[in-house]
Amino acid sequence: MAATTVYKEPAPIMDRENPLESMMSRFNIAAEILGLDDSTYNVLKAPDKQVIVNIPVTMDNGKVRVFEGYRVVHNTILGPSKGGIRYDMNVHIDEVKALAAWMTWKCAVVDIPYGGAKGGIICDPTAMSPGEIERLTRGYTLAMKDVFGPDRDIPAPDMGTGPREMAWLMDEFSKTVGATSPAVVTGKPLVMGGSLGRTEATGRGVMVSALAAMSKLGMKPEESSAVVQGFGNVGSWAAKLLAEKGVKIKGVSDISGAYWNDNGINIDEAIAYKNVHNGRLEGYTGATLMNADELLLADVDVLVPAAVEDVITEHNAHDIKAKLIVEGANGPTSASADPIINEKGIMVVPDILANSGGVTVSYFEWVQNRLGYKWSEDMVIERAERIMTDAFEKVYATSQKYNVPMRIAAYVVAIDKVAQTYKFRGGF
Ligand SMILES: NC(=O)C1=CN([C@@H]2O[C@H](COP(=O)(O)OP(=O)(O)OC[C@H]3O[C@@H](n4cnc5c(N)ncnc54)[C@H](O)[C@@H]3O)[C@@H](O)[C@H]2O)C=CC1
Ligand SMILES: O=C(O)CCC(=O)C(=O)O
Repeated sequence: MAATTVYKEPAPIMDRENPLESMMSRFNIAAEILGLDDSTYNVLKAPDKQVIVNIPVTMDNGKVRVFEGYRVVHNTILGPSKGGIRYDMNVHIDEVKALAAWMTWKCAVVDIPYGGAKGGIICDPTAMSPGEIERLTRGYTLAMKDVFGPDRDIPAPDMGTGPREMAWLMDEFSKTVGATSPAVVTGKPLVMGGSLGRTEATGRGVMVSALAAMSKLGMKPEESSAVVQGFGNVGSWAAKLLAEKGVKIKGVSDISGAYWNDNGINIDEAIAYKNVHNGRLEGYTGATLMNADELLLADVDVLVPAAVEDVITEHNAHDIKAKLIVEGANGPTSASADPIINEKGIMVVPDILANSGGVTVSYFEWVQNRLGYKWSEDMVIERAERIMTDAFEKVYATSQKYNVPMRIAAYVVAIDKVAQTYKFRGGF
């Protein structure tokens, strides 16, 4: 029987740059370029739905702890909303709102039939047992049972979550509807309807868009170097696949610190190391420790931020030496850094394009679940690469047409698609 003492995680205050403000300032620029009408602007600037829940979880010590969880549905004009679930102590409602809007723009950029959503729970999964995380995930799913659904809102992994959590979510949701419902969530384990190629899809998309950008800039992969911030799902796969294309990955980092090897880090070895060291590079001897802030300013050709938001700001953008930034993370560059980066002539492949490989293969997973059919890995890779390459070219052409950076061009492409759909569908 659970003890009666109830703890509640304090909701963190937003004591950092606000990603929602960064998202809105880019949205405003693109809306102006498009001459977006006031009605569509007002509908798109705020989310359709914000759900906040308290999830009581019996911890292993028998006490009940209450966690705050969110799901924000930004927009569904293009289809059911889609977006990951984040487990992290820094989750904040404004951050979730920004992440949800980015999902709307991302799905529109790659032209897949989804709207945008995002979820999060304020928790530290690294300090919880698997049993506690399972109870938390099931509690969150139950609380969100009327939000989620294969035709309504389809979650996926994000920071701090992966196939294991998606399996629990699918199972709990299936119980509430009384039927196995694989298409309610993507990023599931392969044995229960996950898609081949989903785990590495976001990192693969980062590699594909990096190579597309390098080709525009006349950079040869085998003569180029890069650093990657974040060595989780996105960062480690991006590093591995870029290295396979000949890019020398001189530095990588995770929450434990930054690691440098001027001759190139052996990425397979680093991944093998973190896999048996609790997901972290701490103690890795194939590279030397360096200052984590300095990693972003390293003298390399390509910078891949693949961890958290707002790591490139007005305070460090002046000192970035890379010629190309490929955003694996969502929102790694704050709007305050944009003019500095543009002034320096650095090309940025923005998050809503660069990391869209994940949601693209999630879409394939959902299609396969609905068909009750499994695609080969080659088919997944070939189709995802085609979608990403087409999206890159479309955004590049738009940036040339309006003479704007790739980030603004990506917002223009996305908002234009959403606005055109509103014109046909009406509804307000
Ligand atoms: N998993 C996915 O399919 C997708 C993820 N993303 C975005 O990519 C980013 C990373 O997500 P995942 O790789 O899935 O998360 P993850 O939880 O697998 O890995 C996060 C990594 O970042 C590191 N990290 C955390 N804070 C850091 C800091 N301050 N400095 C350096 N490293 C730090 C962690 O140690 C870990 O290596 C997030 O912004 C997420 O929203 C975007 C699209 C899809
Ligand atoms: O795979 C998905 O559905 C969404 C992944 C995600 O959360 C993201 O792209 O930021």
